[in-house]
Amino acid sequence: MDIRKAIPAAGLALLFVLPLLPVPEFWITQLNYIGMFALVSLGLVLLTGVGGLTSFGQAAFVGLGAYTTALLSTRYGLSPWLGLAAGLAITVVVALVLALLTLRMSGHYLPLATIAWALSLNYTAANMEFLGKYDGVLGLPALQLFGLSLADGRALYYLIWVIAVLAAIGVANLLDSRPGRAIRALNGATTMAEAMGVSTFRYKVVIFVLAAMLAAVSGWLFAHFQRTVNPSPFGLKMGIEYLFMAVVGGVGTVWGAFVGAGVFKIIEDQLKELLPALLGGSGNYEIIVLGIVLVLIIKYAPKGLWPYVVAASARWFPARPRTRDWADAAPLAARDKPQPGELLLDVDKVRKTFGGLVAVNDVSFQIRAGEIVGLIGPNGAGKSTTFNLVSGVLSLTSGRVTFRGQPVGGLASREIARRGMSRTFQHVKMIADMTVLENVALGGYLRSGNGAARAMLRLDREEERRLFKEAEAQLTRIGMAAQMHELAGNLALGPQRLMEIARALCTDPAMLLLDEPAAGLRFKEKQALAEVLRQLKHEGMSILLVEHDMEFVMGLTDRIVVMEFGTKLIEGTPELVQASPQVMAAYLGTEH
Ligand SMILES: Nc1ncnc2c1ncn2[C@@H]1O[C@H](COP(=O)(O)OP(=O)(O)OP(=O)(O)O)[C@@H](O)[C@H]1O
Repeated sequence: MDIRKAIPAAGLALLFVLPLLPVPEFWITQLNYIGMFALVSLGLVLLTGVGGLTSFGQAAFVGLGAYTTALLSTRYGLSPWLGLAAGLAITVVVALVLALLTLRMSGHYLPLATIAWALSLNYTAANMEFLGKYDGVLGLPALQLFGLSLADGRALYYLIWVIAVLAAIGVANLLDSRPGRAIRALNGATTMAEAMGVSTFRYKVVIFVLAAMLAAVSGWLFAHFQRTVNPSPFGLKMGIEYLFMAVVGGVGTVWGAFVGAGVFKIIEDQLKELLPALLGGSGNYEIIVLGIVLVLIIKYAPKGLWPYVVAASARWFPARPRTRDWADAAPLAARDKPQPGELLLDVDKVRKTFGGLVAVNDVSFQIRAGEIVGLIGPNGAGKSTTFNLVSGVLSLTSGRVTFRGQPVGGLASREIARRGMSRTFQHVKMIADMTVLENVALGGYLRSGNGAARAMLRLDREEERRLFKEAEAQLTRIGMAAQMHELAGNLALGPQRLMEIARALCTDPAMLLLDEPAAGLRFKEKQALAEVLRQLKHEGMSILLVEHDMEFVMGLTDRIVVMEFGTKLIEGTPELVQASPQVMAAYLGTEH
């Protein structure tokens, strides 16, 4: 049997038979807690580890799930399963409101906001008469499933672990999907994702709500496990501990959530026994030691413990490339392409001022289908600003940008992407720990439609095959098919820039915008890039490229727009520009 399948299967089988073995009750209880903690930690993997949004407030959502079922089952005698549904519904509403209020915050404001609402939800529970104040709600019924009572810890164990393992599989599925690639862009590549058509805010809300739902399910299990709820397990301290678990396990890795929850729970319990015995007296000494352990892990293993598990098991589980199962997939939908010679881009007297500085001063030029136009000029001439006005990164002070007859000035970059302009970046923007193929597949975002729920249930495979087929085709087009399974972060700069072009091509653009594509490349890499661009032109692609490197654009472009001090100095064929004394002077910095 394949060892890759044998070990996880053996692990699952052990998990299944464990309660049937004469294992002490204490360990079953521990495992129950680990399963419930791992659920919350999984949410943090998604939210913090992958999405880069730090939350100290997950315990409050655990509380929401726990209190809802506690109230409904004790006061109103409703089934705990109704309590679960109601708890999830309330959590979704509260999470949506909090997300809309806080997720646009950046930097340390978001974690601070999570602390604020964690405290306020907790104090609400602790001070409301009908929630039992600090005593909480007592006498919750045991869960029943198919007529069986789950009052016993060994019986509840199965429910906890089935839910935890299914949730982990769901999150792992999500991360390997169309919405998953968008989510993986949230931590540091939002500008790029927006340029591929992704609404990054929407995905922040999606992972925030998902993480809150996982926490609420954990709270529901916790309430019926303990059969009582009170505010203390849902306070800020626990919120910090959940984050601690996610960090210890490996904050970006699904299975790390289990390692983190396990290590945390076991260390905490052992320390609780050991330290008072060693140090004498009683006290929460374990908190001090756990704090030190956290600092050491952040310093020496910032990616947590899971990467060590992966490294140790690499002998049996060598990284395997994605199975190439898309050869017969149907092609993705394609847009109507412009006719050769059709006016594509009309930049009309665009102007951009920053305070008193006129960075772009009434610049006009046009691009027709099938042309390569270069925008060149010395440092600070206003090329990047013009590029950003066209690509929707900056708003116009005045003037008009029209693309295929429609005004696009002032549109968000993802709307511009939707209309068929696709761009690359001066400083390569990619998801370094995704493969080249997956990075390029992100370009197909707008040509596909599966959402998070379908991805978690693995109902998105047919569309994924279509996306990967397209991504491979674009990589083949630029001569990079051989590197498709490599991690993007491991490539040299030249191939990374080519990968960005393949990603842009995967959007099925009517025009490509390339921002200094040759910057930082070695001579050979520049030659390879020029070859690819010539080939694209040959295939009918239209390209606007901003470049510093005169030589590079000379042999490549049909027309060149030269800028200096924010204004258009001259426009014409490469020969005309090359022969122009004005251009020579601008580049040499002499008077003209
Ligand atoms: N966000 C900004 N705020 C203020 N000034 C800016 C901003 N962006 C650009 N500028 C200024 O606008 C002018 C044009 O800059 P821009 O980056 O467009 O030039 P460039 O031709 O692309 O130069 P380089 O080749 O060095 O990138 C410069 O004087 C620059 O300092």
